[in-house]
Amino acid sequence: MRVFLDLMWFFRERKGHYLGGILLLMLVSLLGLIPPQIVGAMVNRIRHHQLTAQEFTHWIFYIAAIALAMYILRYFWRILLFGSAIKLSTELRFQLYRHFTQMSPSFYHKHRIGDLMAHATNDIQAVESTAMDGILTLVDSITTGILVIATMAITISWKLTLIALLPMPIIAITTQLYGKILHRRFTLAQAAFSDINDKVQENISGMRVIKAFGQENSEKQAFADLSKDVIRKNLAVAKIDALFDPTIGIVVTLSYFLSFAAGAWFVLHHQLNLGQLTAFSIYLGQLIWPMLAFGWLFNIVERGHASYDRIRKLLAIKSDIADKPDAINSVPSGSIHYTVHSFTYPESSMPSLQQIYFHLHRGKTLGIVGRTGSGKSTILRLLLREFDVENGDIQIGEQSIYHYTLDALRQAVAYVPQDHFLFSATIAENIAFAAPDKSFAEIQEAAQMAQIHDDIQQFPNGYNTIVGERGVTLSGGQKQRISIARALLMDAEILILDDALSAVDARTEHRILESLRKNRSGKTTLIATHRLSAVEHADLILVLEDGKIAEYGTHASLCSENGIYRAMWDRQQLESLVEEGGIA
Ligand SMILES: Nc1ncnc2c1ncn2[C@@H]1O[C@H](COP(=O)(O)OP(=O)(O)OP(=O)(O)O)[C@@H](O)[C@H]1O
Repeated sequence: MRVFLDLMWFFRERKGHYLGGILLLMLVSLLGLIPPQIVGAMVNRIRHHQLTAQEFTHWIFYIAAIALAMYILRYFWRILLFGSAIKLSTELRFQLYRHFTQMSPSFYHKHRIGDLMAHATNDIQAVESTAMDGILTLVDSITTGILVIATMAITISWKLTLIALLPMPIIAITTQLYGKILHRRFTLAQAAFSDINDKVQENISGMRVIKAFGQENSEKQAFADLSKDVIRKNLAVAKIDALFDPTIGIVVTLSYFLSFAAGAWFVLHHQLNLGQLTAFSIYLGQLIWPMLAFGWLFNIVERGHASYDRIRKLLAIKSDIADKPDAINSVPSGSIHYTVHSFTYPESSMPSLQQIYFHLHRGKTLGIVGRTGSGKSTILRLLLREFDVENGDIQIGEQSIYHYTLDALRQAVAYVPQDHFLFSATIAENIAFAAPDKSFAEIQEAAQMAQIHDDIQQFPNGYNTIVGERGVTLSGGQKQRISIARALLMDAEILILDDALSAVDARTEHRILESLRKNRSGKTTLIATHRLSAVEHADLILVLEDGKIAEYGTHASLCSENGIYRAMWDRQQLESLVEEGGIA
């Protein structure tokens, strides 16, 4: 039952609805007590041949009126209580979503997508059920139970009532026991659902790779194994689930048996009349529901409890990237200064960067080159505060980036990541993703700069063509250029291109860089690349080796050094000559 206390914040928020709903629910229980009294009275009058036709019609009318009132009240309590439960699930889903948006990349490194999705679907559903059916069964089993028992004891016979209640402790003891086991098993079943959810998500996303490597059968087998695990764990839940009703059935039968045996004895000894025994048996019938509800209550509550615990654990994780209490909320601008003594990723034991010291004046272009894994992306991701530097600092305009709010910092930076992502929306919407207020003309202008405008014109609906999972399939180079257009539209102080030109040919790359130089004068650009031609015109080039700056300078100075850069340049020149058939 602790879950009700845990959810108290929500019940307080919706106290009007819950109090109203509970009141109506109690009213229904109260009204339900009247018909058995009427029937009991009628039986006694029939037995003594006193019931007139007019009296009979009146009684029937009263019963019908009560039934109608109960029907209407039931409708309204359902709206109040069930409507609130839906509000709770919406609220929890929103809390989770907001939490997800605040989390840093290391959170997504640790938590699988399928698991997060399971929290936002199955677990929330279980909590919703607690706030819906849980409250209903709690209030109904207690109020109806107490009212019916009190009416039986006061208006008919307290002795017979006590006898009827003798088997009740069995319900209390067994439901407690079943509830504990159910909690444990349901937690395991939900975790298994997370696993299978994750497998489905991963397999659908990677279906092309699975097929290309002919791994369908082994993946099918892995999926079947996970499926079996889910079935096994849910069957374990179902087995404990299945014990609730039969146990209550036994208690109800026992109660009936004891009541009728004792009731018949009371009638024979004139301690009770037949009408009273009839009314008592109707009340006993009315007790079946509260008893069943009590069993269900434990069942529902334990599921909700297990799921709410899972959701709370997720919500309790603090983002390792957060605003300082006195963070500045103005967009940073100015030259960029790195003094990173060393940086190690949270899950890693080896530093990925060491002694990264450089200064880039405002409006200049920085090129970062180096072998794969040398730390190019890491340098850029630190500027975005995807990860924080513990040992060192990064400044923009002589102010540490950690003194700005994340919002302000990210407004200053437009980022084209290596793994670009397009949403299932139109091309125009994808480009305007970070700047939805921009005009269509500005969207087109950004597309022109990114050299994707002509391609877009060829699509069936131009800028209104849907892309992503349910839309047209774009080539890697087209996706890359749409991502570039998206970043350019932001017109930010700093533009980061992280290997963002890898899927375009050398001529298109040249045109994109040309238009950047023309349109972004006075603004800073950071380019990480494998292709040196992309940084040929950069004002400063860093050559990385194993996370350290091995060489730095301009293209001309580095070429004259005869070092790593010069060797890379010569090799790439040779490769492009071969590609163009320049060498016989
Ligand atoms: N999230 C992470 N957790 C732990 N280590 C990481 C993480 N991301 C990158 N690394 C490691 O940091 C090092 C630098 O990686 P980074 O992605 O910066 O290299 P890169 O030069 O951009 O490579 P590429 O040219 O292949 O993109 C690598 O050894 C990589 O394995």
